[in-house]
Amino acid sequence: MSDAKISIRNLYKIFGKSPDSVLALVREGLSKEDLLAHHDHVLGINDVSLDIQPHGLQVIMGLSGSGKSTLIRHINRLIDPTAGEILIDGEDVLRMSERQLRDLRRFRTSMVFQKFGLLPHRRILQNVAYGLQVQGRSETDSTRAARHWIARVGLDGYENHYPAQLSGGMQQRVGLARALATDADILLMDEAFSALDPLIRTEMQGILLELQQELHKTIVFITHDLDEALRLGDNIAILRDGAVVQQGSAQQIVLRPADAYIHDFVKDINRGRVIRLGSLVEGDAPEGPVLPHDTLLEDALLHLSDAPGQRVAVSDRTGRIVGGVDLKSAIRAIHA
Ligand SMILES: Nc1ncnc2c1ncn2[C@@H]1O[C@H](COP(=O)(O)OP(=O)(O)OP(=O)(O)O)[C@@H](O)[C@H]1O
Repeated sequence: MSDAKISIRNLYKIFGKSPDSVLALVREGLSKEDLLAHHDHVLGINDVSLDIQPHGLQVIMGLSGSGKSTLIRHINRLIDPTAGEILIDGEDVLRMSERQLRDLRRFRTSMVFQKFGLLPHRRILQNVAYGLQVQGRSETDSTRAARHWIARVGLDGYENHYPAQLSGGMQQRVGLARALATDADILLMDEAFSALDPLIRTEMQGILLELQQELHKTIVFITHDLDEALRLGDNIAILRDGAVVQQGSAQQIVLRPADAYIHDFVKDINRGRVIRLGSLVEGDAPEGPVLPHDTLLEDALLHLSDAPGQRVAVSDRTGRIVGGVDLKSAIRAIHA
């Protein structure tokens, strides 16, 4: 058994009148386009396997219609697959009883939606406390926890406001507080920041990363935005037509795009903010400044240009020096 928190194995989802009757054709490689044109079924998910590590932030990225929402909804079984397996902590979600499923949705996973999903006629405090009351916690206890999480996302003082009195960014902070308040160790975030203005969106990404450093949840984060994916994801899976076309760290995807489609996606990004010094180590370490292997190239440039011979030593995560990098190769990697 793997020690993945969430394991998705050979998952298929076909929408239409009789998915089972066309499954064999899909397994044999029938395309999404042909399935629709000749068999009147829609291929939602096509043989996806994904191991999501505990405490990791897994991004699922793809264009509209690539299957992101369908995939995330399988995790807490809001959607039943046509074929395949979903394991959470090694437990098969498809074999869960109604009661186990309810517990999965109430206690073990929580969701954050693009459109916030707040209850408009309830105050912020009640909105955040709601999931706790559904869990059966007392009112005093729920209110105490809700106040804590409202403060934690920076909304102290807004407890008695209604959602419509808050900006979009603030409403999504409420969405986040509500999801965190239930103490579920899996957070499912479906385009959670996509409706926000760019500046607020970047701010929310920062808040999420900061909270994650402290809380170590397992987060599945859906986005169609590459910059967001690269900033947030420990691991990124890119979907096209329901299939995973590449998965790996931001750096792996940027340095080695699996095909022309992904190459196209990554060609305009700022590589200096994704590639880390460790991937460029070559030859002996020089005397002088030492930079950690995970330094982003963008941050390393200044040190490199000031260093003797424009070359720095690089250390691994234990502090051991593993070699050197020079300014020229850093610039070449950024502008490749
Ligand atoms: N209930 C449904 N019935 C039929 N087809 C569906 C259904 N739900 C999703 N699909 C189809 O499955 C495919 C994947 O859709 P999905 O909504 O998961 O994509 P997505 O990547 O989340 O897109 P978006 O970013 O636009 O939400 C699409 O072709 C969609 O039309």
